[in-house]
Amino acid sequence: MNSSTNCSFNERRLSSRSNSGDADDNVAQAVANMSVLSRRRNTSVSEPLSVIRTNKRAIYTAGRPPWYNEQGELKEAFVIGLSGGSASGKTTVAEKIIEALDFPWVVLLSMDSFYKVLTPEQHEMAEKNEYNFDHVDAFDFELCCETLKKLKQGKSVEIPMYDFTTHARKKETKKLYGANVVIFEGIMSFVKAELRELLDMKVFVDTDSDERLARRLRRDITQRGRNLQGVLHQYNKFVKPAFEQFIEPTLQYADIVVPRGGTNEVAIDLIAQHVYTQLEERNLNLRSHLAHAQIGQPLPSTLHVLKSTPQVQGIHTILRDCSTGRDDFVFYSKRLMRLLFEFALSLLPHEPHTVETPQNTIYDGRRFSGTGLCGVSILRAGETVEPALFSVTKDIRLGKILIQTNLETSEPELHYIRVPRKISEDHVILMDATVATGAAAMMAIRVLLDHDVKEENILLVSLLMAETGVHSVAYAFPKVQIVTTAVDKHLNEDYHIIPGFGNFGDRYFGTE
Ligand SMILES: Nc1ncnc2c1ncn2[C@@H]1O[C@H](COP(=O)(O)OP(=O)(O)O)[C@@H](O)[C@H]1O
Ligand SMILES: Nc1ccn([C@@H]2O[C@H](COP(=O)(O)O)[C@@H](O)[C@H]2O)c(=O)n1
Repeated sequence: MNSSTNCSFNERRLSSRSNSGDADDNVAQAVANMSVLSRRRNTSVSEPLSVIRTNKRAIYTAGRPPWYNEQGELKEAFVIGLSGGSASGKTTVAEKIIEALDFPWVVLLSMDSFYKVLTPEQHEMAEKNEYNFDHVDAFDFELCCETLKKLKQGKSVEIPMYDFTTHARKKETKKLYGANVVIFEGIMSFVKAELRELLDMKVFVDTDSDERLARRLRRDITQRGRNLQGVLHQYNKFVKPAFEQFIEPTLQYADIVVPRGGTNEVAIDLIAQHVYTQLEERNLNLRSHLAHAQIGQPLPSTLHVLKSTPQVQGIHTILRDCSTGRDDFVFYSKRLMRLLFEFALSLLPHEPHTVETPQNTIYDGRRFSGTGLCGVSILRAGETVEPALFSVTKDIRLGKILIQTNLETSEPELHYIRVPRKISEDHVILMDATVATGAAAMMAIRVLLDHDVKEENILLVSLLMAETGVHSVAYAFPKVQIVTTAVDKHLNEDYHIIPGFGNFGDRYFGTE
């Protein structure tokens, strides 16, 4: 079945379809370590991608561009399916594609994760190499399909991890989130129509059967705790017939057939080029769209502006005054932030709650009626508002999202996420110091939605917003509550709020 060419295009039908833990202390270090903010294909100078390593987990940087449109709707991830016999080189090809793509927003999902959990009897058979792991019934296709679907939609997923030496899932799972490209590999990845429909490009790794057996013997003995006799027995009884019955017939679905696996650089480069073309077709000029959208429309009903009392106006006057020094700027912005958060908390759901007073009388009061509350700040300026949140909420859990503007494209890019665990049922106070076009706020809201937070449970809280930013957020996410102390009319050509505060982060941190 091997062809002598580098790669054959099967039916020439390449798909043209458009495709956590607790808050971490090391964000500042992570930001400092970040060396490359953007990478573009075909740049002549190849800069190393930066990967932030915290003491807890590795967080990928090198900014993820927007994966949604101005309506906040997701652009699906591009999914590459890799099929082929056992030890044909699927994993190796996947790793080479990731290397060739050369950007970090790629995740690899293996069908191994979806081997069914064995009964004690089945486990005993597996130990004697008598259990058939090469039959369709050995896989949990339902979970596999559901997981791949969620990943394609940009949602976060929890993946079981498989241990071939014990024939069982490991205790720990792996969280995958936020990929522009998903590579899905496995012996049965083309077998079910439901799975095939999720694949934008199907690649069959076609390696000679003698070579596959030789590799499998080496691998299973050195890495999977097997012996020579056992591997040969399992191969002849299950692996070889399964290849003929289930796997080889799926070659007809492949868009590309790759002979020789990972050594086939021409094929790998072609695949990477195709993925680049697909991703480039989906790029949008999101920030410039947002900056000019919906000017002059009535402000949305989800906008809540703190009452403009003389006290609030007085603080604004000091903050907007360019002659205000850093000490005063910090002091008065902290005052305003506390007022803002007290106001924001009053918008959370409450229910009646009766207590008994020290005088043995009843007081009919109210209390927060949500499941949980957490704060998420949009770095860097959003970090300045965290202390004010802590001063009005006790024991609140905190997350951080770092979004930076790519100076080449003017687009926001996602560099770092750390959201509290089990955030999906929480009300989330999403904080930034200011909101101009709304591009960063939209990205952060999209991240929360991808972590299954309910749109109606998000409060975007910011000291100052531009009208256009309010419109952009409200248009894309009509259920998000928007809370601020003032809305300014204009943005200048650099997307700065006019009249505004100037660069809030620089004035607050003294980095002007
Ligand atoms: N081109 C190659 N030459 C030699 N060994 C290879 C080659 N490609 C893969 N291997 C080895 O063969 C084994 C199976 O490869 P892998 O990529 O894991 O295949 P699969 O994912 O299809 O089972 C691994 O031990 C790998 O290191
Ligand atoms: N407990 C298990 C589970 C699976 N296998 C074999 O793994 C092969 C699939 O993995 P590849 O990396 O080779 O694609 C499959 O052929 C099963 O026989 C196993 O030996 N033990």
